[in-house]
Amino acid sequence: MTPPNPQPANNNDHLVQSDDPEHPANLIPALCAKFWTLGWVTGTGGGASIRDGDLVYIAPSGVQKELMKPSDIYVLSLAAQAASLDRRNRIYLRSPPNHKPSQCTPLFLAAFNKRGAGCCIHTHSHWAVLVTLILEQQGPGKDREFRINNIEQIKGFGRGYGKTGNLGYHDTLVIPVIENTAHEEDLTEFLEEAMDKYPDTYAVLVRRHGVYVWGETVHKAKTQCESLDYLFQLAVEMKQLGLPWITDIEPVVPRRNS
Ligand SMILES: CSCCC(=O)C(=O)COP(=O)(O)O
Ligand SMILES: [Zn+2]
Repeated sequence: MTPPNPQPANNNDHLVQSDDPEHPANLIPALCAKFWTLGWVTGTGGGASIRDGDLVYIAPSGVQKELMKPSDIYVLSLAAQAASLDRRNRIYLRSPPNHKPSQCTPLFLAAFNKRGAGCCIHTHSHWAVLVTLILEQQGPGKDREFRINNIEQIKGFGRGYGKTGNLGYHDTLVIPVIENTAHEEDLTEFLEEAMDKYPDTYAVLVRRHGVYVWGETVHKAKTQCESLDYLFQLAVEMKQLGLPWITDIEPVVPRRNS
């Protein structure tokens, strides 16, 4: 068995102690408790990470995410991690005793480093998993992207990293799908490849597993994750009704009284 991550001599507990409910060490447990009620972080799966400047706040691995406390949170420095040549061996500024950091850590770091995200959420939502299974049925070549258009909730998404504004009603939302691996960390390479291939995406589906969703802020990551889950559920129900996810609808031009 891998021993728990060693604690630094000065464990910097002050980094996770704050009366501010918006402090990342308070917000991660609060968000995960809400996500658990949605079935997003059931049975220790899924989670969330927040970046505040150079500091990244991470949950422990294999814990009931809805019962986490601020004192359970890991903290690492992005700059210190970038300076380290060993990507797999991470040095934490703050490490809780008797835990290991989330297996999702390198995936969260990809969202922070490659996209400048302020928050990344990972869910094991049924709807996300079902969408990847439906796509799988469509056969090789057609199973690598989830596409949907002409649904109002698409407006819940930003246009892309470094772009202003949100998608419009008639825009097509495209979410890449990557294959699952036996260990969560091993997804990192595929997630990073998908980020390179889809520079505007804020989410990546993982086949038979769930979804990673990020945003510039906690608010935007949460909004996008909720919008996406709504769209995944809608898509599954549309499929059951035999309705297509992509439709060719002429934009309606409103008549203005002169
Ligand atoms: C039953 S969860 C298996 C690992 C996983 O997919 C996940 O999202 C949670 O990983 P963590 O290390 O954060 O517990
Ligand atoms: Zn997972």
